[in-house]
Amino acid sequence: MSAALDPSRLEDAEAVEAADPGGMLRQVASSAAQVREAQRAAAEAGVAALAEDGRPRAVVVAGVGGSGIAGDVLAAVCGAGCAVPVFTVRGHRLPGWVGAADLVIAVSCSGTTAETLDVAAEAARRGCRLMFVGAPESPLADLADRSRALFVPVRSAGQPRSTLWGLTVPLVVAARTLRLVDVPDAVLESTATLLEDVAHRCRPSSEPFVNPAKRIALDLAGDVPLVWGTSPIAATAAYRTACQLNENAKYPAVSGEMPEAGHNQVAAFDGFFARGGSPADSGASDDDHFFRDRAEDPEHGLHLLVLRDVDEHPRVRARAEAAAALARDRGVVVTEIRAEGEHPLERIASLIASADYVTVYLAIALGVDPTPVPAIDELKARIT
Ligand SMILES: O=P(O)(O)OC[C@H]1O[C@](O)(CO)[C@@H](O)[C@@H]1O
Repeated sequence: MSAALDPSRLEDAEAVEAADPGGMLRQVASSAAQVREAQRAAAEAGVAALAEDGRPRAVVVAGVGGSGIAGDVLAAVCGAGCAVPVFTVRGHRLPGWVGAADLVIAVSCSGTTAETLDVAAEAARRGCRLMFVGAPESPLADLADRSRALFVPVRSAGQPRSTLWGLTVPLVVAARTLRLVDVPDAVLESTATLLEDVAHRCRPSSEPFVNPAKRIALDLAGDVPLVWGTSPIAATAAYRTACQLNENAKYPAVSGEMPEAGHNQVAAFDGFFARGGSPADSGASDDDHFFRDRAEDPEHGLHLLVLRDVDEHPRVRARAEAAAALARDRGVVVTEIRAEGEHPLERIASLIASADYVTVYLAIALGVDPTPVPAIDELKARIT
């Protein structure tokens, strides 16, 4: 497959499936089933027993890539009002302050990831409360056995990043057991239903003019995406979107959160990647060759993808809307995706699901196989 845009690849289900040999769309479509299966898995693993030792001082989630994001989703769903800090560690080291009063949750879909295993082992040595989530019959499962950690087995949907809900729901169930967040069963079920709705709207057989994800993917192709969230919930979805653009579409992306992005990333609207370049507005001279090159490519430039939440701070909403207007004034294309539902879990799930489809359709439209990540594999191989 060549990495060149061909919109006909998105025309019908047959074309889409031919360009998705690893079945990434099927994996994304399994999200609702993952919510339900993981809820059962958490109950069967005995997550309810966490309540016996009361609330931890902090919840530390260890994981990287598609598994590390489970910690961010947990923190976003618990929200700023959470009684204890929820913190994600993406590396080999457990912070010095973490100890026996804290709950460490290690998440690894494969159960083999070096960073996650290192942190899990360190947490066991320090006598932390432990919960591990990931593949059964894996090094992580063995470590759970040896360290008497609560272990929730997860069946991979194919790739760690497409198993997001299988990996995240056990954490949400644990947090609710510890009374850190209110997520009744009915909300887990309405979240699953919402994920099914998004999957239906974005299904491969739905044509680009009615399929929001295909339409956004085609608009985005060739542009440089800035993905912003207008709340902590939406910003977590924005970060996930950037990672999915990287891994599924092998595409660069920058993510940000409003209001912070309005204090730095917004400056890029006047720069090299502004559509067609804008020497007059930016202060660059007419013979600045960067801007001349950009002016010769007026079709492609920055693309601001704004993930809008239902619950936005009024001043952040005003800043985000003003930033979008400022972007449009400078020729930057602005696309919005709006959260659906009321509960934070529903809202983050709806944003992530919609954006996940965009990233897979972008890959397909560009002739890129969404599933394998050869550069990640090669990087791993180079250091082992
Ligand atoms: O969930 P795991 O198996 O720990 O993997 C974490 C991350 O590592 C990778 O497998 C690649 O290094 C990613 O695909 C994944 O997101």
